[in-house]
Amino acid sequence: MTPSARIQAAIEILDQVIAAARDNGPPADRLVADWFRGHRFAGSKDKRAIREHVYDAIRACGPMPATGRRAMLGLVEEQPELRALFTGEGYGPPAIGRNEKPAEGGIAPEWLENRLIASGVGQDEAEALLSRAPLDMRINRLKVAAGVPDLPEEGETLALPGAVRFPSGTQVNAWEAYDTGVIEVQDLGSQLACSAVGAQPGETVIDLCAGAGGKTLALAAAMSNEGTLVAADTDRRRLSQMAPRAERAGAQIAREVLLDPGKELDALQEWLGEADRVLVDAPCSGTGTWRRNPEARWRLSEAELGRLTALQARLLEVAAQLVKPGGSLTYVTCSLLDEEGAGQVDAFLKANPGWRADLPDLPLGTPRGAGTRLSPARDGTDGFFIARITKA
Ligand SMILES: C[S@@+](CC[C@H](N)C(=O)[O-])C[C@H]1O[C@@H](n2cnc3c(N)ncnc32)[C@H](O)[C@@H]1O
Repeated sequence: MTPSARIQAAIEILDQVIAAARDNGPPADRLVADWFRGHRFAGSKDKRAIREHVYDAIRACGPMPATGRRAMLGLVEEQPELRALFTGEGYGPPAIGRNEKPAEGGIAPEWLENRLIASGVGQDEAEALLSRAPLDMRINRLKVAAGVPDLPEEGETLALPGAVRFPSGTQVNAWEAYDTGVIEVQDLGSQLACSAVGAQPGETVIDLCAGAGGKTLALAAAMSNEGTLVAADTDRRRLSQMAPRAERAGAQIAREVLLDPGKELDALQEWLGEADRVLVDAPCSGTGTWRRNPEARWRLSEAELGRLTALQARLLEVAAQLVKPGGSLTYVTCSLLDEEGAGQVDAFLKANPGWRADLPDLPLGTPRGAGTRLSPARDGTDGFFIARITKA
């Protein structure tokens, strides 16, 4: 493909990304993969260039652009060398008209930018939310007792023991260590969230929003496969992805429990007031993961954020009923919005005087309310809020 044809391909994909963001359709990475499947003539260099154009253009637009072409014109503002590729020849995009307007830049739609500012997120931090994430891995201590295993590339060891960083795009899934569960792909922020739980061998630990088990596997490793580890979620599809991952990782203690939304405690009766630790990795807006899903900025609405914050508050109350006296609840969101983080925990502590904040000792992060905030700019992680609270 010519460089111009790659730009036109990216514009076509961007049109689909915009339509999907509007209609709650598939995520951008799926649309990119589908486009490649339908256009077999695209070689590996074409694919790399097209993918980069698509993601760079998404990052270049704050609010959702009207069309893929306008998104790409937004990118031309940042990368003026692309202008020459709008030739109108062959499979390339038509020449840029004199009055054609690029999409608006910025960090996010205005209402969302305002919420970030209100949550104390500065310009540098907000911009870093749109940078590219490196590839972080966790060394699975169920497979490798200590040190860093031999890997095809040398990574950077990070502030948390067992965390190693590689450049974005490293093909770790082709490595034997990945196949055999010696390493797990997991952002350093997620690893810190698991470390904050402080799970110990022999304890009873409940991962209330376990999803496909990313954090459950880390908890199983922290517990050395000893004790009771409940992986609960309301999403059957996500939960069903855990078993093969757990098998690969050698995580034998994870026990899946499917929950009924609104009646979560029905399936968790046997652990009421019994858990040493509960992790609530709550469903959230994901503002802290824009490095990976930059189009998520266009999918979120104020109404959806309201629905999520109400669910988070309810899940905190549900989780609290599982914790035994002296036990702890770790509340995590991958968001930098206070209403999903510090605000939730403050409200919980006010309404539940028997609980107190118990700040985990993490090597990174900045205090925020009763917890800790991790951010891409300061900590090199996805954006997270992590708080641990203890029941008297
Ligand atoms: C941030 S994700 C969890 C990610 C997962 N812990 C991991 O590390 O990969 C939030 C999860 O909450 C689940 N969820 C949504 N509503 C829930 C509810 N009422 N009770 C329990 N889980 C719920 C979602 O299905 C989703 O898997």
